[in-house]
Amino acid sequence: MTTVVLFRDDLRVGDHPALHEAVSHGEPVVCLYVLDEESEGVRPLGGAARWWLHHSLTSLAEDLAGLGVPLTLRRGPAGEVVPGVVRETGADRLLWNRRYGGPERAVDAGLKEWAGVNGADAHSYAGSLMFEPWTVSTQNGDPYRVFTPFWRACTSGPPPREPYPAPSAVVPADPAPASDALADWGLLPTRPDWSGGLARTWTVGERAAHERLDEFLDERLPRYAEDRDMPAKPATSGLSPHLRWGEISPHTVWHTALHRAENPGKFLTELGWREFSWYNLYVYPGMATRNINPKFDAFPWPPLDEDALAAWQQGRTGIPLVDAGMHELWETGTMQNRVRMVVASLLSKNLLIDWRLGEQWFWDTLVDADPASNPHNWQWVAGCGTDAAPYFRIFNAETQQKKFDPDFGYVDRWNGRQEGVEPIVDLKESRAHALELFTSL
Ligand SMILES: Cc1cc2nc3c(=O)[nH]c(=O)nc-3n(C[C@H](O)[C@H](O)[C@H](O)COP(=O)(O)OP(=O)(O)OC[C@H]3O[C@@H](n4cnc5c(N)ncnc54)[C@H](O)[C@@H]3O)c2cc1C
Repeated sequence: MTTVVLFRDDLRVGDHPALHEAVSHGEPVVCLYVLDEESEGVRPLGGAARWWLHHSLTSLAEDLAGLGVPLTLRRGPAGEVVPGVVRETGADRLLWNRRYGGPERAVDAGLKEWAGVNGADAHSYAGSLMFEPWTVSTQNGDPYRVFTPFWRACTSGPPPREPYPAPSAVVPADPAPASDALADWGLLPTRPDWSGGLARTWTVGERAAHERLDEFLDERLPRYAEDRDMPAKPATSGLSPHLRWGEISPHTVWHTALHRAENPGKFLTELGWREFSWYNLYVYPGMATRNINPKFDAFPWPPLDEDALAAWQQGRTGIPLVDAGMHELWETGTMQNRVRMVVASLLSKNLLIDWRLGEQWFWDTLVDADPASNPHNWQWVAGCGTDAAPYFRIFNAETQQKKFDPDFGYVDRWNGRQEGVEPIVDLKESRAHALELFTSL
């Protein structure tokens, strides 16, 4: 009996429930990654994400080779490619860890149906979220709209399961199915190659994810709650791209933190925000383009000021904290969380540019961009998402800088004070105007 295991946003061998199950049978396994940019509704990856994916697949292929099995790469609509590989290899079992976006769920439902009709055994597992979205709802069955009760409901039930160990060996299928060459996928940027800053900032892959977690727990967790909002301090874990690509599972992060740290509470709550984002994507599959709060559909966005959008993207707004953040993003593929909130608020509220354009820029430039956390956080900041007091919270970029970067440590590291670049917007006046527009809704 041969098993095909699909790898998607779970590019690891440790705590991979589908791989664990496949290996437990002691029979041949085909490890398959399909680059699917063609299935209906699947969002094409941004540039920084493609860079990460290339390196993550390289790392996964090395780890699997060490266990004795190749990683098979194929490209195309998964609904056609996966059945093709199952047929080619004569496999009769198909396993994967679940996904939660609408188009991805549709693809996976199609695969299950195909397997049923064609006599293959298809099973899915919980590998990427600690709390499956359909298991969390209010007493009357409605979805949670606000984070705190959602997280209380999650954490008042049984704890997340313990991680599965990585296999020590995997029996490969013989012959191994043919694989595309990763280099032929063109995931890396050329002409120009803008990825130097990403390469200087990140080490990609499962081993790097574990090293980062260890280093964070040893060195930064004790001061996490106090320092996590201070962008000049290396205070947070930096795990988001590793979690996004599934190089480490949230279960592993959760249990390692609990075993090793005295009080990881605040850090675990941040993992909760990740769960809440995916929960919301499950409930609102159109979240990347549609306001969660339909009242916001009537918001009178003014005609797009393309110069202002370009100034924001390139860090030329003349507002130091914002420009520093946008420079950090361009150079490293990430941005500290508080600064993300400030730049998002400036775009959607002071500049009155539709949040979807900011979300798209982040989608293209963040190495951790995912279809849940990115739109969910953008909607949260823009005021049209899940939040108790949405629109009236308008971050003042100057006040935020004084409070969270009082010595300009972060602003100057990312060249936020640029000579001759004047502010493109008056923070106070634009705030008042935005509030006026909102009250008209
Ligand atoms: C406008 C905007 C867009 C964002 N887009 C993304 C995105 O595309 N992908 C993404 O992973 N995060 C996104 N975030 C959330 C957050 O900024 C990053 O997760 C965080 O900065 C990552 O740094 P860290 O790993 O050091 O976080 P830590 O503080 O160490 O937190 C641990 C983990 O918790 C999760 N987490 C923390 N905060 C959030 C949050 N607000 N929402 C969801 N998960 C969270 C992440 O997986 C993170 O790695 C966005 C925030 C804003 C305001």
